[in-house]
Amino acid sequence: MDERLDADEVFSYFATTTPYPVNFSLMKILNVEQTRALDQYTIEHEPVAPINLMERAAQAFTDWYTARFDKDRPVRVFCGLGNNGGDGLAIARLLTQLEYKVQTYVVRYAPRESEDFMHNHRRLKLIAPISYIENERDIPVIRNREVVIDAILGSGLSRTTEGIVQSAIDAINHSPATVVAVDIASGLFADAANGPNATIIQPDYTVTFQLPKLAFMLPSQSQYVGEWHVVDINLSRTFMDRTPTTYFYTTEREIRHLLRPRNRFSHKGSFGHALLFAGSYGKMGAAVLASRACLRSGVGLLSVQVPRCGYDIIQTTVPEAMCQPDGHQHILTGQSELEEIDLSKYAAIGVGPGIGTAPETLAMLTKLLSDAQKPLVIDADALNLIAQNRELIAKIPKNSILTPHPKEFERLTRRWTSDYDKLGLLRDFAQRNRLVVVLKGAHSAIATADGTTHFNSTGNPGMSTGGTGDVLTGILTGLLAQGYDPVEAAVLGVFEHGRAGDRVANQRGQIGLTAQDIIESLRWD
Ligand SMILES: NC(=O)C1=CN([C@@H]2O[C@H](COP(=O)(O)OP(=O)(O)OC[C@H]3O[C@@H](n4cnc5c(N)ncnc54)[C@H](OP(=O)(O)O)[C@@H]3O)[C@@H](O)[C@H]2O)[C@@H](O)CC1
Ligand SMILES: Nc1ncnc2c1ncn2[C@@H]1O[C@H](COP(=O)(O)OP(=O)(O)O)[C@@H](O)[C@H]1O
Ligand SMILES: [K+]
Repeated sequence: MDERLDADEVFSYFATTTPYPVNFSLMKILNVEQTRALDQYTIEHEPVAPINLMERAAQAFTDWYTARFDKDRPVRVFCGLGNNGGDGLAIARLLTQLEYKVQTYVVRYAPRESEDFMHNHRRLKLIAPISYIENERDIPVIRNREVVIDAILGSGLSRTTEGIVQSAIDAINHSPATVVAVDIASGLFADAANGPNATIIQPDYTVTFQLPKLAFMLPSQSQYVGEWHVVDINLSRTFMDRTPTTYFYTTEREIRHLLRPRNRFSHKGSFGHALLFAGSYGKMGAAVLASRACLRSGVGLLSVQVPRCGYDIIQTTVPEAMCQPDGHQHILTGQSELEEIDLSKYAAIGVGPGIGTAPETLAMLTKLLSDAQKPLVIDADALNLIAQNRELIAKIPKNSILTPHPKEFERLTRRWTSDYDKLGLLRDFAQRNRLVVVLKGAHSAIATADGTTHFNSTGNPGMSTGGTGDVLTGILTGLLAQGYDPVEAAVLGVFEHGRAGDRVANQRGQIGLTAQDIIESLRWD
């Protein structure tokens, strides 16, 4: 049986205070060796026979499959000779028993099969024929409306595909069928870069066991992943909690624990006073969006510092906010028209949306970085100014949240050679400078000062539209003002920003989604 662990061990990654209950586990992303060890630990400690664990995986896949695909769609299951192939054979048996029209193929690329493969081979053979692919001419013609289940190679991939495996993968990729990969697309490394010209299945879906894989988070691998789903096969919770990792995947369950309910007797002073530096002539929309998003994130009070040209705009479009016009008509210079800005009054400060990169604005930013006593939220042109003046990086208050999109991050660092290289750069940049860096995109990656990276699970391509980043800046500033610590604010804010985008997409589709819709769809309960 699993022995219980110390809570300290489970939560060691979150520096001091953890918002989670004692026996709560975050969803981790483990590497291939850890995944193998997780299987092994489960086998030994549950205990469960390997063949029964394989049956559990095949059943979980089959449940997922039958909930989505009708019996009248012919299925071709392609199996390799390892345990991924063993899964495929067990899936073929289960689907056959459910009266799906199944054809099974074994791609014979080597003389040796795994033990559990052989067991499932014997069982399937009793109820259905199996074909063997040794030469190209053995590869069947795959037709429209058919479904291919890819169980050729799984996480045991140790080298680039070649020979008959390559031919089978090519044939599947060139077919009009819907392709579903078991655990991971055949030929794709789960946590390392594939070399150039690798032959890899390009599935429509990947159904993976227990935990997502690092490759699923990376834009360059998305064609080898498709829409992915995790199915639970009850692997050891103790082992998952105990295994150290620097990669986490944010789930709704985690978010429920991060969100703080409001006290019945709270008042607006309980939720902080935020200050946003945003906007310039022609880019006042960014300031409006960030301000509205900040208010919709529950901030107690909001002040907005804008160039003089933005005064009427903010006062009319965001009447809830106080507005402090800059002495300059078109840009921010930090010379306030009303009074000297006293930064100590504010619980949180966000800077960047629409501010431009004028020298006077650089001067304002430089002063803000040295005067600020608390973590800031830094976005957009503020990041571009810092990238042009890299000596400013060292001046950023520790634990500030930076929210670059990939281009801005490249300006801050360098061009990367692969998405894995980019992840390393991100981790190092956050760790070295003691910052929280949100690299935006699908599965936005949040890197923290302690070397961990949290991948977001919400959001959709409809959000690739002007202004959605400004909305995120407003949200994060609002959360910091309410007292969330910067890592919590980033994980929570990025998740809810994406979830609001998903709500909009569900209601009116992705294409018509605008940044304003996201603000209107934010919910915090
Ligand atoms: N363990 C468990 O309890 C559970 C595991 N599960 C399932 O097991 C899968 C992992 O199984 P696995 O470890 O047997 O690896 P798999 O990917 O099937 O192939 C390994 C074979 O392929 C070979 N090979 C490698 N690269 C190659 C290449 N390019 N071209 C050709 N051959 C290549 C490799 O050769 P070798 O490296 O040893 O020379 C070895 O012989 C996992 O993804 C999941 O589906 C689930 O049932 C849940 C429970
Ligand atoms: N394909 C996608 N899936 C999920 N989220 C996305 C996707 N594309 C963009 N987003 C989100 O939309 C926002 C875009 O921000 P950004 O690039 O700064 O836009 P802008 O500068 O136009 O405001 C980010 O939060 C990003 O994570
Ligand atoms: K596979």
